[in-house]
Amino acid sequence: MITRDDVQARLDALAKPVGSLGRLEALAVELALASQSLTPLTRPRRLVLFAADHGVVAQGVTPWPSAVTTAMVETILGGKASSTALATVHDVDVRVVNAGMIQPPRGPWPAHFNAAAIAPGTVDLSCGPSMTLDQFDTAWALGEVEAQQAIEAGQRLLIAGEMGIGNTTAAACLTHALAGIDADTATGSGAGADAAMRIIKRDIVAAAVASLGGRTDKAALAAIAGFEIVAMAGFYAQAARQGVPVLLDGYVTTAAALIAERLCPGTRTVMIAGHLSAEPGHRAALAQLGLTPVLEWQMRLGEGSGALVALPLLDSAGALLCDVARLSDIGG
Ligand SMILES: Cc1cc2ncn([C@H]3O[C@H](COP(=O)(O)O)[C@@H](O)[C@H]3O)c2cc1C
Ligand SMILES: O=C(O)c1cccnc1
Repeated sequence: MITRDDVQARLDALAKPVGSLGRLEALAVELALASQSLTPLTRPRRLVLFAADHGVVAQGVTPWPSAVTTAMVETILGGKASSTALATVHDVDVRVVNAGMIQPPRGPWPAHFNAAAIAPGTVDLSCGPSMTLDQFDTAWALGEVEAQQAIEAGQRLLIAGEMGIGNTTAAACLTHALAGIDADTATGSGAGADAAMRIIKRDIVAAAVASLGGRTDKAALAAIAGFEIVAMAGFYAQAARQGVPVLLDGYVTTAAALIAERLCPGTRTVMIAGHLSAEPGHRAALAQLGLTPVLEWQMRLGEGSGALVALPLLDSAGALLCDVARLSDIGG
């Protein structure tokens, strides 16, 4: 078991004045602890993008139609999305998983696309449970298998990203239920809800969570989640089981991280928070997991984009631990 003191001692012994790399040293500590290694690797790394649709879109909680999920997955598969541009520039392998889209992307599908759709979107969570327990287990297993395959392929750092119109409503429900914040703080503008739409969204979040009567067991979480969110939770839990670090993205991936930590306590030990999303509930969600974001850049896209922007800083932290001589070795 590598402790914070072990990593700090190693950093302090390097050929540089103690503490001279500031926050980068704190990030090196996080990376070493999450990897349980004093020489942590950040390569090779993979982004798995989970896509699904949300029945609650029918309530007017987002200005975008579910068809945009399909259009964006097609754009991602074509390598022309923000996420794929960032993945390419940072040498990140990409996979795309249809966890439950209403309309799958046009074929032919490339080898890095997994077509395993659980259902064509969730049930509207304002009308009843968004998924069955069986569907929850299938989505969870989908994420677990993706993580396991990545690890078996030699990936040393895993990132989950998401695409799913309406998914910030599910994320708000989950954060309200699991991070102890009220519905108003948990509800942001997502991909561009205006003030009136945000009120509708907030009231739906408040009612859906109130109907759980304080429960946060698997059945309760299944009632307010989305397929891509549950798949990301399974992905994180499996990475944790294997001791492989995960870099979180924004509000939606952190909602998945909250599910993983609730159902598999200890999953958070492999988590590093890439950035603080502009969604107002994100700070509390990260605090609930004991995480400090690398960046606070007011990003609010999803698709893994914030994690990808933070990634070069993680590379820098890893290089410090792996490639810098000790002061004692240089006669200092
Ligand atoms: C063109 C476009 C690209 C996106 N990429 C990620 N999202 C992000 O916005 C959606 C969630 O916001 P809401 O809950 O408000 O619908 C998700 O798809 C998320 O990944 C996008 C949204 C749009 C419109
Ligand atoms: O922070 C996020 O994950 C986010 C914010 C807005 C829209 N989609 C995702």
